Amino acid sequence: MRTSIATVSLSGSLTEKLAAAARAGFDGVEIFENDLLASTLTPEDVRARCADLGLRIDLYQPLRDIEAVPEVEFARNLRRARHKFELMRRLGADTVLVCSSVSPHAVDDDALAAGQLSRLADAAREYGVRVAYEALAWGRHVSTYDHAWRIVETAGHPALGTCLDSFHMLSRGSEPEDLEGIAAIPGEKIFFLQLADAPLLAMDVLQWSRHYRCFPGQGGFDVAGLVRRVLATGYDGPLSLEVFNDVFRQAEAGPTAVDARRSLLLLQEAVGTAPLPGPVVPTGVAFAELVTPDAEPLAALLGALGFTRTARHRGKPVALWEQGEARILVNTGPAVRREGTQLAAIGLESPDPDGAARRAEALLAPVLPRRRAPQDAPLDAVAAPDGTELFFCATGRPELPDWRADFEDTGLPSERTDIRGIDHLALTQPWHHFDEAALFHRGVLGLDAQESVDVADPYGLMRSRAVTGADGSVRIALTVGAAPTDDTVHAQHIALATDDVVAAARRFRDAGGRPLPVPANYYDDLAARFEFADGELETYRDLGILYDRDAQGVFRHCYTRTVGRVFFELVQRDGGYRGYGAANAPVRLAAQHAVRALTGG
Ligand SMILES: O=C(O)c1ccc(O)c(O)c1
Ligand SMILES: [Mg+2]
Repeated sequence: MRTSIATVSLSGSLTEKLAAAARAGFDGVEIFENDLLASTLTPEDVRARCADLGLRIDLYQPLRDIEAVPEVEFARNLRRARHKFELMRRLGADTVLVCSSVSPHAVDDDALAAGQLSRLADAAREYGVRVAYEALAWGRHVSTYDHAWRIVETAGHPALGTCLDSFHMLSRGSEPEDLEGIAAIPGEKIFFLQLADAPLLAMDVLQWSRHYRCFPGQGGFDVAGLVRRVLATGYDGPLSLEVFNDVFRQAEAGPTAVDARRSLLLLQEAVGTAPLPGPVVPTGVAFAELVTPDAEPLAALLGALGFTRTARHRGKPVALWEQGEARILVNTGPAVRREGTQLAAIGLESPDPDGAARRAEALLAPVLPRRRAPQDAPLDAVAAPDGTELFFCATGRPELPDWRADFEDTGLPSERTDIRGIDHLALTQPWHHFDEAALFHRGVLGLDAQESVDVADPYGLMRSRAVTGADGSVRIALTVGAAPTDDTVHAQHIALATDDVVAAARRFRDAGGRPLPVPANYYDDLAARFEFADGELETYRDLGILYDRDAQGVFRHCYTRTVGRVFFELVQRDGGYRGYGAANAPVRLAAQHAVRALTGG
């Protein structure tokens, strides 16, 4: 099917919007009137530009407050509309969107609305234009798709059809039976289909629509279910994204357009109109790779945590630190020197690395050049929206190239066994890529996205959303700060799984590690909320261990100081605890701010 995007969904000038839509692979655009009015391009220029870019102008919009008004007013509306039809002829656009009236002058008279829309369609036809009538959820008298369709049906005009918009249809708490009326609309009378999702918010529907729409798969609506119903009518026009969103209005158009197209590809996969290489869900974290200009502070930290530098890369300045199944690469290569210490790459253990890479590529993930010397194992890697490199790899599986083969052992003995593996990774997202990141990890990697939680930071609000494999073997916490990100505090982190956090924390401290200090008030509150065995709370207080509990079990965790943009967490999950200690995150963030204020960095 053809895909289209409304210019209102993207940031920038009309020129920038068109370029971004074309580059992301859309077939067409809906041109929003304001984007044209504010452009220095003539309609002929826009037409030529779209033709050069391979974009069709699928819709011009909107015409407002046209129908069901007194005759004098309708005559004025018709005059205004003729101007726009003439403009559309110059643009080469053949469909105009008319939204249901919000005017206080409009009357509740379907026969009048049908008659006037019919006369509008007569005029449109003179210019080779057809009219798509859409019910706004807040329309004065017409606010549902089936009402708009009844009016269109009554008019019975060949140049008048309806425009369906998933937001208006799904935002009104509609039940599945409310959508059954779609089947009664002949496909050829659906002139256009606009798609948007939205987070489930309890608020005024107009504000919700104008500020919080998002791309399908990023909110809480069953957009795919609606599209299936519309396709069953025989509708064969474009699937078009119309997303009014405050974040997308500010973010760079290029990445937003890619995010948008990925969303449509996933939607088409869900409704069966675009086969993609199937998802290959990762089964574990093979490694986490840190880049640093100075390996010494990281070496001290990893040493105190009980890691051993077991191997070094044969051709690059990369060391492998191991403990249990936790593997950390420390890369001091020249390419990374300017960046400071950060989490740059994740090795995902993949049942089919090649298949995983093919799906990622089909879903527009940038494929990274293989970073390999002649003897290296071929590793497929793509970039996540935040720039983190994701390697699809195999560890110790004879049938597949093993990334471990690129490393030679140091022969250093590994002694401690405090850490079992990597429990989760937390990645800070740029503020304008949060929804994109969740959709990417879900759609591209096949992980499940959990509920988003708000976390109070002393200097702003953070949001956090986990994406996980079905069995918990891969857990990634995506976080985003509301304010411009404080790099030091809103750092990425690697959470290490231990079966005995008290012992691990103690050995960390005995080995010279410095835990993040936790305020005494926190432990007073814990004493009020939970009952502890004698001495238990004192141990936690002494070691800076935080405590949480859910219906399933208990979570105990503590933090190291931050190096560059990275810190570590030791976590002990007991009894099937599923969360990430979000209840404790405000205390942790405040403690990190306090340390930073003291140390100045
Ligand atoms: O918010 C609006 O006014 C508006 C305009 C045009 C549309 O297609 C729509 O869905 C909403
Ligand atoms: Mg719409």
